[in-house]
Amino acid sequence: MFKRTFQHYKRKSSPPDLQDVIDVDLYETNKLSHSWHNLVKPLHLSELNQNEGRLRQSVGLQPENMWRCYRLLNHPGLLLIRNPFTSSGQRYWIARSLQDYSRPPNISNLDRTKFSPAALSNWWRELQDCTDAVLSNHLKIAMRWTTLGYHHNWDTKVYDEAMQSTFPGDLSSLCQLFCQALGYSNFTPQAAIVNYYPLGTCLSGHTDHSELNHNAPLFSYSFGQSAIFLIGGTSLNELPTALYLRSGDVLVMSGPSRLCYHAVPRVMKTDQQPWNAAEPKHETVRITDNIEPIDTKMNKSLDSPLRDNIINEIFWHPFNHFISGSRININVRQVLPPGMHQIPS
Ligand SMILES: O=C(O)CCC(=O)C(=O)O
Ligand SMILES: [Fe+2]
Repeated sequence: MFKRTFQHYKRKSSPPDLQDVIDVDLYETNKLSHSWHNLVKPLHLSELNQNEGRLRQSVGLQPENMWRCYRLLNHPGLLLIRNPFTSSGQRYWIARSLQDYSRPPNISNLDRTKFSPAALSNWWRELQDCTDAVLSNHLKIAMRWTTLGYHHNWDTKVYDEAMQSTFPGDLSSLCQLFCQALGYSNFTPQAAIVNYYPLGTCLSGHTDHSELNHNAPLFSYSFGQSAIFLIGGTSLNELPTALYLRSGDVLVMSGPSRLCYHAVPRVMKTDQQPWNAAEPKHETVRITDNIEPIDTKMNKSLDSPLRDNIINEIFWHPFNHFISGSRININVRQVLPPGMHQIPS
């Protein structure tokens, strides 16, 4: 069932029928229809306090009363927050993923035998410096994933205490903020996979079960080009549901959905560029304001020069070029159960 649906949406020969793909942007239009009534429901989120409100601005999120959060009734625990980011917020996370999260000490898929030490140590810079069109495209599509924090071992599927780097403070703050709004206490972001998807690529069906903690939610942030996401059950025999994931969307896999099969059968071009949308004035002013420290750890973690630079169109240009042909997904997990401070050897 899962694989057939995957093949249906993946197919390249002729465009697949997309009429069953859930588009939460159609919620208001469809909410009274019989088919939608039992499918999608809005979810109310908690208001943030003043400190959290300041942090919200600094990580590039709109005021929480503008967020639209939905739960999928057939997939308990699966939540979709439809693009809560400001346009400069989207730019920040896109640029962070490309210029910083792609670099050591984070681990990437780049083959050590095929790329120069310069490319391995700074893929984004090398891509900008490359003047040969063929080589540049080769380098561009070669980057498919990086891991942050506890590094996921794709072969053994086991995390190792010795295989970790510092989890980025800004990404941690972003997750903490969603936890506040969703009422999750005690979530600690400890591992992330940044997936880079050139248009036309896909990710086949899998479950994410390497973490020692399966009760903590998983946060998945999508930026750039659009995707069809499939969420099924705990076996491949269950028929999956398809939904659109667009730039800025935050998918939360919590509760029973945390261990369900999921996949990205299709990454496709969108006309919308929310990362370039005009920003409401008050947000533009605020994002360049000096953010008062909430606590020192959080304040240090925010990359202020990058936040200021991404609103400069010349600085932004190469990122814009890249994201017009790619999707980026940042997939964050807690690895350890509460009270455990390291992976037992
Ligand atoms: O790209 C996505 O939306 C999902 C990525 C994913 O499932 C993963 O990294 O485990
Ligand atoms: Fe996954």
